[in-house]
Amino acid sequence: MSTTTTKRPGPATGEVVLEAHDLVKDFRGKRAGLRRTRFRAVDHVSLALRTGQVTALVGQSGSGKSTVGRLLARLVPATSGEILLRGRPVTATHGRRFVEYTSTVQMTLQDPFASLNPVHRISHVLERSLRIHGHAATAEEVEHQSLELLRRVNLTPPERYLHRFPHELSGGERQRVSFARALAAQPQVLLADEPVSMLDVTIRKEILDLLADLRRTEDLAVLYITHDLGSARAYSDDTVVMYHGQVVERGPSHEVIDDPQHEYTRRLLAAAPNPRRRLDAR
Ligand SMILES: Nc1ncnc2c1ncn2[C@@H]1O[C@H](COP(=O)(O)OP(=O)(O)OP(=O)(O)O)[C@@H](O)[C@H]1O
Repeated sequence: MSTTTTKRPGPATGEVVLEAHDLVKDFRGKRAGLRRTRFRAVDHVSLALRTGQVTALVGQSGSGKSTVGRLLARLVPATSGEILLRGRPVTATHGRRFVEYTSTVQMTLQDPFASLNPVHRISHVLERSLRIHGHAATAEEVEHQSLELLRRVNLTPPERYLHRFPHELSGGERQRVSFARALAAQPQVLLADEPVSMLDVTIRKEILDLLADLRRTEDLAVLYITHDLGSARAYSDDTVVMYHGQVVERGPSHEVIDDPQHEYTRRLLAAAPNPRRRLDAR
C-alpha cells in the first residue's frame, strides 16, 4: 500500500454536496406540572453547502447555529426534516454507512481543548482518526500521514508537534490540530463551529486564513458558524442569518452584510463592535 494520501474524487467546485431541508429540532424543556415543555431550537431550516465555498451561519447566542451544525454532523437526531448528501437522503444512524457519512462530513468545535483528550498525544489523536476512517493501516503510513496532516495545517516542523500533549500547545495550535484531525477523515464538508471565538484576536486571522486555504486546497464545502459578522463578510461566500431558530435572511455575504434587508440582521450589525466608529467620530 502506498504511503501517500489519496483523496477520494469529490464533487466539482460549486456543486451542492450537503443539503438540509426543513430541519426541525425540539428539545425537551423543564417539567411544567405533569407535562414536559418542548423547546424548538431549530425551526424549519434549509440550507445547501457547496464544494469550494464557505457558508457563514450567523446569529446571536442561542439562535440555533450550533444545533444546526450538530444536526448536519448527525451528532443529534432531527425532530423532522431531511439531510441529503450529494442528493441522497441520509438515514443511517450506525454501521458502515454512518461511518462513511462521518468521514465525508466532519465537524470542529469551538473549544479545541475540550475536544482533545488531555491524556493523549497529538500522534494518538491523528492516528485514531486515520484508522477509524480507513486512511492508514501500518505504523509507517500512520506516521507519514500524521506528519503530512500537521504540515497541511501549518504546524511545522511537524515532528515538533506530533508527540506533544494538548496542554503543551497554544489555543491556536490546538485549533489547527482539530482541523488536522478532521482532514484525516478526507472530508468533503467541514462544519466549523465558532473556530476562533475562544482565541486571542491576533491568532483569529491566522486560523481563518487557514480555513480559507483549506477550502481552496481541499475543495471543501465549509459551514462557518459564527456570531462575528465582520469575519463572515471577509471569509464567506454566502451568509445565512438565524434568529430564534429560523432563517430570516440569506444571500451573498457582501449583500447580506453591506445591505441587510431584514430588521434582525440590521440590529445584529448595529450591535457588532465597529472599530472605525470611534475614529469616524473624531
Ligand atoms: N441538548 C440541549 N438540550 C436542551 N436545550 C438545548 C440543547 N442544546 C441546545 N439547546 C438550546 O437550544 C438553543 C439553541 O442553542 P445553540 O447552541 O444551537 O445556539 P447558538 O446560536 O449556537 O448559540 P451560541 O452562539 O451561544 O453557541 C438554546 O436556547 C439552547 O439552550
